[in-house]
Amino acid sequence: MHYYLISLLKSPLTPLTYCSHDILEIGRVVEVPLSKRTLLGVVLECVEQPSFACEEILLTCKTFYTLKTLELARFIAEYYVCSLGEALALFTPFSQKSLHVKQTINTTIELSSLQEEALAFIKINTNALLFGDTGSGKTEIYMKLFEEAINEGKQVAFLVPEIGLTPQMKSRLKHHFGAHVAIWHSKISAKKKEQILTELQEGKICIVAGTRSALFLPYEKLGLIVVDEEHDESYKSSNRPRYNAKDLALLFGQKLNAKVLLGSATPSLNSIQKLPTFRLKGTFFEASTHVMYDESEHGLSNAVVVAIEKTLKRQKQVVVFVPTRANFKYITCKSCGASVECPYCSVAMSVHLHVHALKCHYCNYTEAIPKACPKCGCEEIIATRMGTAEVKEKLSIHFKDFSVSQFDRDVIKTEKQLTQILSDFNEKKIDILVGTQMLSKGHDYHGVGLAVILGVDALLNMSDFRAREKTLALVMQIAGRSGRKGYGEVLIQSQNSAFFKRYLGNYAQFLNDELAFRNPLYPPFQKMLKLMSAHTKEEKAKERIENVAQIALEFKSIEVVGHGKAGVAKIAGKYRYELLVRSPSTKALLEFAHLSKALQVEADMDPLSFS
Ligand SMILES: Nc1ncnc2c1ncn2[C@@H]1O[C@H](COP(=O)(O)OP(=O)(O)OP(=O)(O)O)[C@@H](O)[C@H]1O
Ligand SMILES: [Zn+2]
Repeated sequence: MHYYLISLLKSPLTPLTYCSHDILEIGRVVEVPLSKRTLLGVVLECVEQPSFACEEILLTCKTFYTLKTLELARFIAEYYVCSLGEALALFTPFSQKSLHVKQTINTTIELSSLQEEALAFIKINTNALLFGDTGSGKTEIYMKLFEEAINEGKQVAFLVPEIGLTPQMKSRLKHHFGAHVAIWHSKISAKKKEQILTELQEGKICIVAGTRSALFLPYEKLGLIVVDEEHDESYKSSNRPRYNAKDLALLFGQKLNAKVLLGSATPSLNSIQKLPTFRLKGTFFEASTHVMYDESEHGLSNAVVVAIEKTLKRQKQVVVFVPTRANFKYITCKSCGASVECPYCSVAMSVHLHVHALKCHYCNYTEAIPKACPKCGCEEIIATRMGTAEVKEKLSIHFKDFSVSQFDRDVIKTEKQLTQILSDFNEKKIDILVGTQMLSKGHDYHGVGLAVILGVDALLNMSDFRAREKTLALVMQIAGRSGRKGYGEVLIQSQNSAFFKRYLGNYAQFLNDELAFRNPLYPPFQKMLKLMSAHTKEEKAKERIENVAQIALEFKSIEVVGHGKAGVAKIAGKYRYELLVRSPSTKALLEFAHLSKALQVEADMDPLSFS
């Protein structure tokens, strides 16, 4: 009999020992019994016969993980504080020995001299950041890199944000790479997935373009990972393991000897700090944009309507952005636009109407809602929000002869719907497209003459130290949909126009100033860790967080930022409590996080959301 340590896929349990008459290789997937269930597990190592009786392995599967994958999964389990089985379950196992077929591809892409310069820079740096304006031609550079990697016999993972795989991006890829490129995301059918995996291992497919899960496929010769729109938050998983695919891309690159390129028009502060950067300025086509401001509080003001009217007269299309992702209401003064900030955290506090209080989502500092704006004394201070549906409705009534469509998760639920609406927009069957954040993702349409960005102060005042970074990036991405070719206008509705005037044309300056603001309390100067507990009994949830808060005090290098009820205090019948800590030491944070695991709290390393 042989004894093996088996990691249980998807299970939070630590690895268990099982036995088998067969000799099994490390990394082999097997079926094992656990209580009355059958689970999939992975052979980690051969061990001595234990002193207790152990159960037999039921079945040896065809699939396996490589030693490299095991190594990557161990890192994920350690850094994102989950079990090895949970980390391994992120990866799709190999199902056959990879064949080494080398493909040769000749695309017709011809780069401009500036793009050539960027390409040369990327080639000499193992890891790099391409900081290129919207419409500057980053995608063409990526595709040129894909071509070269493939011709060197390597595979490519091309990561895009959740809804960044627009029909147009797909057709650009298919145009150049035909059957050698596959599109991968959670919604493709099991059958299609099967086919892609086979062709990937047979060497026919050499590029996988997909959302964050595309990073975990059975690549034998991964030579290049490109992360497009690297600032996008959809790279971070909101379930355990709460990994960030962008950060993992850099780790995978290092472990697998692959080149990693991050790209964005609005790169994150962390990436620009960390990576050699090439600055690609301007748009590929001749284009100019004119930015205008509307100081009205919110909604369809006269200025907005007039600007839209003018654009339609020029026979150009309009995109209208409506913020709805701000989950909470924030107090903004009707006359000066200021928000009320937490005295301890310098972030805006959010309104909790049922308790008539303002609350800081970081430290839980709470105060009564002021009767008047603390800055200017004006008495009208609660902002209301307006949703996409309402804006669409109003525009349809006002612009009767034009076609107005809504573009958000409420109306676009399937890929087919997404393709349909974008192709209608491309064919100019839609004149005005009203949408949410979804509008900002890499759409390349040449007929857009105006981008309207409504109610942006609600985002700028979010209770998040990244509020300014997120908002400015979003505004620039949406603005970047207008005037990609020829003349385009942008209308920003904000009472903080000074902020946008200062930074819109100069994101690099913003990053520089923001760095000073972050120093020394926030990343990249400190690492943050959020611990969460949820329980149907409120006292339980609270007690667990208080217990870990006690443990945190024992770590000299760890500072407790705050703890208490979560921003959303109850989800699905469970009360939620949170603890936020920071430290310059990753090691200390991880040690603390792993200790806390035993106390039934969930860890979120490098959290991105604070509500
Ligand atoms: N070398 C090139 N040859 C021909 N067309 C190009 C070239 N480079 C860029 N373009 C065209 O310029 C437009 C903008 O390029 P692209 O979409 O690659 O920009 P981007 O930097 O990826 O933009 P965004 O950040 O807004 O997604 C596209 O229509 C693209 O086809
Ligand atoms: Zn605070």
